[in-house]
Order: sequence, then C-alpha cells, then structure tokens
Amino acid sequence: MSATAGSVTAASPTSAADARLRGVRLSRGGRTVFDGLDLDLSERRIGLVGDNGSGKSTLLRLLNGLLLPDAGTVEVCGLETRAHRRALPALAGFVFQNVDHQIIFPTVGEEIAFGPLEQGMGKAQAYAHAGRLLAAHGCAGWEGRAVEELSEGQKQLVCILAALASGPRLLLLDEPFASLDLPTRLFLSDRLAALDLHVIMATHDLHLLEGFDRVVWLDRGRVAADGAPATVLAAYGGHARAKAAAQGSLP
Ligand SMILES: Nc1ncnc2c1ncn2[C@@H]1O[C@H](COP(=O)(O)OP(=O)(O)OP(=O)(O)O)[C@@H](O)[C@H]1O
Repeated sequence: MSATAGSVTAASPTSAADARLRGVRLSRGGRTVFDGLDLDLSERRIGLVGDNGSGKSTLLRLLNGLLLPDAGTVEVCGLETRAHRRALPALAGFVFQNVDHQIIFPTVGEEIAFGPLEQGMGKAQAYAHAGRLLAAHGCAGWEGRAVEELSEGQKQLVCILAALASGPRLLLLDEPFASLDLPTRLFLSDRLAALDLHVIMATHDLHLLEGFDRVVWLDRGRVAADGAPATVLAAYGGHARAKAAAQGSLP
C-alpha cells in the first residue's frame, strides 16, 4: 500500500517517522495554547502527559494536520503539515479521545476499509484487508456489525484498527484506552508495542507509559519536563500530588 497516495504535491515523506515543531504558535477559542513551541519527536514510543487543558490533544492534532499552526512550522515524516495536509492522515493515523469524533460509517467493515479505499486500494482488497486486521485482533467476522451496537470499548478498538488499516508510520493516540476493559487494554498495549511503527500517546494513565522511550510533560503549552519515563513521570506525579493537596486545603 502506498503511504503517499492522496498527496497533492510531489514531495515524498522521509522513511523516518520523525516530527519537528519550530516556533509553533497556536490559539484556540481566543486562548493561546502554544507560543513558540520547539520540539523534536523521533523516539519510537513517546508519551504525553499533563493536566487537563495543557495542550496534549492540540499537539497531537497539529501532528497530523487536523490543526495548522498560526505561526511556525510542523513537519511530520519530512512533510510540512500546511503543504501536505491531505497526505498526513495515512502517514500519521489518529485515534481520538471520543470515538464519536472518529467513527463516520454505520458498519465496522466500512469504517476500517475507508482509509485503504482513500489510498486507492480496490474495494474487494480493502474489505479483505479489514477482515484480516479484525481477525488478527480477536474480532473475526465483525465486518458487518453495526457500529452503534458496539460497546464504547469495542468502538475504541475499531477506531484503533481503522487507524492501523492505512499502514501509518506514526500512530497518534489521544487517551485511546479510556473506555477499554483491562484485558483489551493489556492486549492492545502489547500489540502496539510489537508493531513496527512509531507511537505518540497522550494519557492520564501514567502506568501505560512506563515502558516508553520518552515522556514529554506539557504544562500550559510549555514543556515542563522531557526525558526518560521514570524521571518525567516521577516529576509529574509530584506536581499532581502537590496540586491535589493545594486543592484540598481550599476553604
Ligand atoms: N475545540 C476547541 N475550541 C476552543 N478551544 C479549545 C478547543 N479544544 C481545546 N481548546 C483549548 O485548548 C487548550 C488545550 O486543550 P487540549 O484539549 O489540547 O488539552 P489536553 O491537554 O488534551 O487536555 P485533556 O487532558 O483535558 O484532554 C485548552 O485551553 C482548551 O480550552
């Protein structure tokens, strides 16, 4: 499958799943979320942590061109997001926090086949691809199931598989496991760890990030700490405990 199908320019992505932000400024709803953010993201598994509203989802959306910076540049797999917005979803698959923001088709098969079809795969091939992907993740025969009849966790699983169906180099996960039961969470964590692709995952479940290569802590749109999971998660945990204690002492 060609990862570049759908690109509107002749530029080709690099083989590395690197992301590079330079001087990124972005406001949303009249609030400045990022103001001069510089970041290089190249490790295979990177976690994003931070309090509510710190900018994690916004950063992920910048990385697959769902949002464009007001100023500065974002480059993913060598493609500048402003110039290559159409090519990015196949290269940088996105799994939303809220499944209703992602799912657009009535059946599981249509949802998963959509990305490959958009990339130019034939219909029969795209549906066969969807069927294989489902079977490989314990969901054999789900193609014809109505999405609205699935549980929230099953919908989330379908969203992850739909993102994988396009063969992305980079998977952007925004709280992907929030509604999954423990067995499915463990199964998918293991599968994601085994996949030959890069992952950037925002989560409040810090345990999920312990085996990652790097964790970035965002605080009000700035990088508060960045490095080895043990160090960054300990620092963020300390911040969270201090903040919780301060809230507890309010009148
Ligand atoms: N659709 C939107 N319209 C306007 N402002 C938004 C929108 N989405 C987010 N924001 C603002 O952007 C800022 C960053 O939000 P973002 O969703 O990136 O935070 P987050 O770290 O992902 O938070 P959470 O942990 O709650 O998911 C917040 O100030 C938020 O109010």
